[in-house]
Amino acid sequence: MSLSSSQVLRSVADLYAAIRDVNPLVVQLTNFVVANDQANLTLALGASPIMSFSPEEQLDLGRITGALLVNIGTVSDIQSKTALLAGKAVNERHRPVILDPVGVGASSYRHQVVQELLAEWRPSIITGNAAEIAHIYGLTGLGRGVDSQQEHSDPARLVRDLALRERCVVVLHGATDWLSDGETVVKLSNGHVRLTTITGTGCSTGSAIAAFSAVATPPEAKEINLHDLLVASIAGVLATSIAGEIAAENSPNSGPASFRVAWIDAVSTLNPEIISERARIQVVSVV
Ligand SMILES: Nc1ncnc2c1ncn2[C@@H]1O[C@H](COP(=O)(O)OP(=O)(O)O)[C@@H](O)[C@H]1O
Ligand SMILES: Cc1ncsc1CCOP(=O)(O)O
Repeated sequence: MSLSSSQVLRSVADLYAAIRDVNPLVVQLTNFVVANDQANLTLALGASPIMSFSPEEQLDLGRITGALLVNIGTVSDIQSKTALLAGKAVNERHRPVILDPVGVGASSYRHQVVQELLAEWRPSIITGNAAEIAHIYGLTGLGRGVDSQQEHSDPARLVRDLALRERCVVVLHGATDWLSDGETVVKLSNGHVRLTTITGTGCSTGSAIAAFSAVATPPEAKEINLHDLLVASIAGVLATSIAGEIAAENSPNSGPASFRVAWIDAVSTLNPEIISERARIQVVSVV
């Protein structure tokens, strides 16, 4: 399906209306570094977060959630067991499962955890920085720890090819954001360099993508629609990156801790008009 910037912006406006109308529940299995920011950012968008760490509750939560975020930032054996059960339960209901493989290339343990998850369930969206996305594709060497040290030389092709292979949406975030559903490739050029001065902007973008995905997929859907999830992912990235621009304008002289607060505040003030005015969206052709 072809896509234009104006169509994307109309669909993003519909998602803003839906998220405030539905107040979807978003189950988030995430790391202990960023969990509080992710919960607040989810609330600021109009969705309802529940952070969870226990395998025992995943069947119950899987029955009621609008979408599931699995972020392996501080993964342990118990959390990977939790993620296995949660992903299967949410896959069965055809609700979106968002995988953020934080630091997947940093240790063989994280690599193995992600391989096990991908063998047991199917992510609807994979979101990560250049090093994480390249690692999942089978390339190594771009990262160290949870950060990407380098840009990928051909991010448009990388996201398109990984999306085709895994039959999901792929989001590569960084100074420029690249997204694909395997057919369309979109480049987003919003954001502010001060977002790199605080930890967890990528993780929080995963929460925003999950929140919009929850309302992009109708309650009784019998299958995942990747085109709809591409638009939801664009909405999530635009929310956190444009909020970064607004936060930088509102607190020009602050340190990183105050910038972090200004950023979450800015997310809560977003609306479709602000997004339309500021969004820098380009549909890219990859041959
Ligand atoms: N140099 C930059 N200039 C502008 N925006 C940026 C820059 N780096 C990151 N961003 C913004 O921050 C978001 C998260 O990017 P990233 O740095 O990859 O996160 P993290 O390191 O937390 O995983 C991106 O989606 C983008 O909007
Ligand atoms: C520092 C750190 N260590 C484990 S998870 C985490 C946060 C990573 O956040 P992000 O992936 O958004 O940079």
